[in-house]
Amino acid sequence: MMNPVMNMPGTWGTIGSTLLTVIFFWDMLRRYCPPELRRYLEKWSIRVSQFLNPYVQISIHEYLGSHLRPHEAYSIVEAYLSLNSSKHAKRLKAEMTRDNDSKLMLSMDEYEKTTDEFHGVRVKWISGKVATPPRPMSFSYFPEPEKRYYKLKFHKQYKEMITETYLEHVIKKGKEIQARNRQRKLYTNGHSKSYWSHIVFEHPARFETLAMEEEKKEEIVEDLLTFTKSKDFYARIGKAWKRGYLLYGPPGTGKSTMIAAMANLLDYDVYDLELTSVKDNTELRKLLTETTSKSIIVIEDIDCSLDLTGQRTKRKEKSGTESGKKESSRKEKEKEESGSKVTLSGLLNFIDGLWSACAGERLIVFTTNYVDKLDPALTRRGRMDKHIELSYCKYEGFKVLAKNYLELEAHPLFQSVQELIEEVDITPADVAENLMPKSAKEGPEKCLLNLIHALEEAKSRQIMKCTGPKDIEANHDTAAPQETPEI
Ligand SMILES: Nc1ncnc2c1ncn2[C@@H]1O[C@H](COP(=O)(O)OP(=O)(O)OP(=O)(O)O)[C@@H](O)[C@H]1O
Ligand SMILES: [Mg+2]
Repeated sequence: MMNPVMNMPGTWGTIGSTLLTVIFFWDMLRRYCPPELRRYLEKWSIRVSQFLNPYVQISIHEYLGSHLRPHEAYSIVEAYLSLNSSKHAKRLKAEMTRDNDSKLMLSMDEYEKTTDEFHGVRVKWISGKVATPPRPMSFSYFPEPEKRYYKLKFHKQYKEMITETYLEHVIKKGKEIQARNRQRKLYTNGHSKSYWSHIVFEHPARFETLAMEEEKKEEIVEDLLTFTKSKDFYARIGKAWKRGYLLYGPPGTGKSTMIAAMANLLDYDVYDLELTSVKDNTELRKLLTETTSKSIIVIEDIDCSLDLTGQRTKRKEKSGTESGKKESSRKEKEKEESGSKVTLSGLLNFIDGLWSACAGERLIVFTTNYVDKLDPALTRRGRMDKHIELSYCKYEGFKVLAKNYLELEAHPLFQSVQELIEEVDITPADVAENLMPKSAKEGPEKCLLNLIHALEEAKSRQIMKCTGPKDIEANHDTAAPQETPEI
């Protein structure tokens, strides 16, 4: 019997000559066949090869459509493969991660392969690039980006499992890796821009370092954490996964600091919306729909950004006293100068309507120094689900600040502070300022004495306000010990 290995040259010879014949006929066909017939044959040859090929392919392109929008799935797969490819692929490339410029992410270089295994099934990932033909007559400042893609190849018998379970696994893991690499961002729309620009968000505020009653703090943290875990609950009750917070209180009581602590706790991005820079309701809608999931949308000093007393005030003014008319024309003028035509109803419509259609979890936080000025339509539950008052610093808050600033948990001077602080209205910002060492020589004791001195001054000012002439009473809002009361 003939050894099959010995017969190899003969077999190769037959295959070679058959291939040559096929190539020859294919070439003849391409040259002399009418185009319609050629197209028909090409179509059928693809169908036949697809029928014979037992593998299924799924492509994930970096850019979508002709507008070259980045495709989120591509970056998720890239993140997922960064785990695997570094083990299997031989040619890797290192790039800055999209969201963190202090970390390198390894991914497969173009035309590289790697394998992955899922529930005992092997799949192959291939990276590639769509060849873009050069455009001879066009000149652009913005060269077309490279159109990269990943191809997933697997046997057709596993099609159902791969398309349902495996791809879900890839997306979940990829997103986890992205979240680990991600740096949070602070988006702003200042300077009359109709788009968001961002910087890296690195605020050190945490709930632990926030001066306020422990019980209240725990309640807020609990509320936030419950919100993030309630996706299914919101879906079940048919409500959009959003929550509105209204933070109110005098200046320097920690409203902005609390927003940063919220973002740090939940690992959310922050969108700081400057309403006075928004041209009209349409632009407001555009900006808000552009916000991403897992974000906090902040509108600070809402009473100053919009004429929120709205129609109610106007109606009162119509009936009108002279001062009412003056006030109305002043507001009109201010509005014209700011150039913003955003209205209360525009904002409310967004919160209730379109807002609900944006997928993903979002918080919207309003801050104000004067809660009474706000239109009840804005602050009603459902729009502003939780109202949080940030108030003057009391002993419990002081202890947090003393720990933050002086690393002190107890001190003989604490008792004097406790007696005074319970009696006067002083903001956490003022307490913090007094506890801050002014020079390297100032120890904790000197800082505490500074605070006691400031508290005593604030106390005597408060007594003067209660007993002094009427015009002093008008300036009741200055709790700052350094400021001399205006008379
Ligand atoms: N509750 C607090 N806990 C810890 N620090 C605080 C607190 N409140 C204020 N501070 C300190 O005071 C500074 C000013 O606080 P913040 O900007 O949060 O006040 P605000 O309530 O937003 O004031 P405004 O109404 O003027 O915007 C912060 O940088 C922070 O250091
Ligand atoms: Mg603030």
